[in-house]
Amino acid sequence: MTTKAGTILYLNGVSVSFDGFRAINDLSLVLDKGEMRAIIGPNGAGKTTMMDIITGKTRPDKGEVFFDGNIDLTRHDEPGIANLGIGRKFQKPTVFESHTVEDNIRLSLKGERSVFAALFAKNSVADDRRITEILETVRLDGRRDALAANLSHGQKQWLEIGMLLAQDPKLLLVDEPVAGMTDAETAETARLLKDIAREHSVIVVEHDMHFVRELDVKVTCLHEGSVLAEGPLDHVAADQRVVEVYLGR
Ligand SMILES: Nc1ncnc2c1ncn2[C@@H]1O[C@H](COP(=O)(O)OP(=O)(O)OP(=O)(O)O)[C@@H](O)[C@H]1O
Repeated sequence: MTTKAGTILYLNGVSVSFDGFRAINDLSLVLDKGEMRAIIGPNGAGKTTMMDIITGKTRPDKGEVFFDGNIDLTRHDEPGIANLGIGRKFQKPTVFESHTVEDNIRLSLKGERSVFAALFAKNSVADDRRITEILETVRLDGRRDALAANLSHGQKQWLEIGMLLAQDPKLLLVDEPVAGMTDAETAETARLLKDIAREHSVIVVEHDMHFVRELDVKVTCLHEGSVLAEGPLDHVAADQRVVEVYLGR
């Protein structure tokens, strides 16, 4: 068995059932520190449930779930896991529409700040620098004074990724980021995530194979709650079982 040293995420023999149905079935998946991984698989393969287990929303019936080497995630609850440094972005963007792009990031910065202090107190130079850095990463520096409500769907997704970054997570879980995006936004999102992956570990769940190809990272295909195939996209896409359950449909 692989050793946990040097891993950011280590799932071993994880199972969870809902009313007798095994949504996750003896799942093992290891992510190295600094790695970005794409997760693919048909509807109901267990992708969301796997993310729920990692973030503490769902407790596994059995198996090991370790973060950053030796932190046993099954011993922590959802807020605790977020504090440990796992950030999750759901498919639908949930930004503060009536605030500016800049304030959305400011409100998300890690640390002891009340909403009042974040919005009205004198801003610290360090915070401002960090906000600029994040806005540059998520391609929104030119829109910092815009109301979030006025962003395109794709830009809202980027803003929410920026809000995740403001929490300074070690591992980002990103669920179907390019659903509903234009082709140009999709291509830019691949570049943006690659930039983020230089300093973070990232798991991206996505159905858009063109986008997954652009990410150019190791791919894991889930099926019926466990790993069906894993490796470079070309290797996974050539796997007859993957074609049968997913790509060929
Ligand atoms: N809370 C729950 N109660 C009962 N069944 C559940 C629950 N959560 C998930 N399931 C079932 O577990 C299986 C895996 O679902 P999951 O949402 O993890 O798949 P997925 O790979 O994320 O699919 P999709 O691509 O559609 O998002 C599905 O058959 C689903 O119906």
